[in-house]
Amino acid sequence: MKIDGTAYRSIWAGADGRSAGIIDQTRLPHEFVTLELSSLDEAAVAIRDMWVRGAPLIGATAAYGMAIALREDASDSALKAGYDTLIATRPTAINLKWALDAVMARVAPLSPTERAEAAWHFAAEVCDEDVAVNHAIGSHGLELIRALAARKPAGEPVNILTHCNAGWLATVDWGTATSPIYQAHDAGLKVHVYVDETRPRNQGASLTAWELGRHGVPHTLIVDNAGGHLMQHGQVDMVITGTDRTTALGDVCNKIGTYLKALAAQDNGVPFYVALPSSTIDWTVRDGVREIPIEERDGAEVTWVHGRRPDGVVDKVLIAPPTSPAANPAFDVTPARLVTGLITERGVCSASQAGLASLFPERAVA
Ligand SMILES: CSC[C@H]1O[C@H](OP(=O)(O)O)[C@H](O)[C@@H]1O
Repeated sequence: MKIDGTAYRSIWAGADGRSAGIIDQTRLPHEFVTLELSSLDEAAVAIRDMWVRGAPLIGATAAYGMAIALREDASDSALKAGYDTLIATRPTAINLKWALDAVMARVAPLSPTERAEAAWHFAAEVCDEDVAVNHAIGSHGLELIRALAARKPAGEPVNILTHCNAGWLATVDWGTATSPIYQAHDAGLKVHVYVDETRPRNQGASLTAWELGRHGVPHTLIVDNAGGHLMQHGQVDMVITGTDRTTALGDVCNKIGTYLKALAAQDNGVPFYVALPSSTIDWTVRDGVREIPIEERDGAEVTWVHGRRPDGVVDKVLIAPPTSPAANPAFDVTPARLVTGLITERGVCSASQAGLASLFPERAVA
């Protein structure tokens, strides 16, 4: 996407062929800072500490992390060490394992002298494919928005609620949940987005609001608990979220709070869509609530809030008693029964085994 007229992706190959450039998302929205990942450990820290985040971007960063590691040492032991280091960074987004397994499949059969270059090209392929897939997701999602727009009174926008950041900053470009929104906006449809701030790390407030604002998409930031009220009063026409792992039966794991949004949507007859690339489908998992590992992050993310002080200094403040423990599950699982449809690169389907099989027959599970 463009930032002040300059086209950016969220990750890019370093000119030296041995590093990768990223946007440090922990500094947004107040500071736009880019970083260079030049080692396996830097790539691992970038994922673990959420300098980069979002399932597809985590996968792309891991692919470049392996390529960077192999530039230093392409031995079998180094290959395994790279995999083990990166797979341990965050447990929930399946794109991490998907990307690492794909890199291993591509380079492990090669001689060590060929591995680094092959991994480097593969990382670029992962990024280019992500951009194309997300654009396709947007095209399919655009038709859903167009159909809603046709039923709105002239001049009134389609009001879309989204949770967390499933934007271009969560992917290599376009985003998943935001791709239909960007394409609808660019096609001249009137859209307005309710952006959940998304406690505790506020990806909605700091990333989604920033993205939409930069692209000129009308939006309103809301607290996480306002969505149900807005739906009760007919102010939400559809919900679109992303996902970090979706099961073979259509259960959707996403940022904490998504499940509650889906419950409110069902209770108010609001369509609840999930946008995802097929790389986020875990075909080996059926029951998301029971089988998907939910990341437990540091409670300090709950008790401390980052922001910009009135004097312009970016700082953090404690919002709870220093003696109060905090729990911080980072994701929850929305059962397929609460999901209206899945917007994938191959089209829209029901959140079900049959729906996924209709679009991905080659992956149909028994
Ligand atoms: C398109 S994947 C976006 C997905 O990832 C986010 O989690 P995190 O910011 O912790 O990486 C959130 O669940 C988004 O929906």
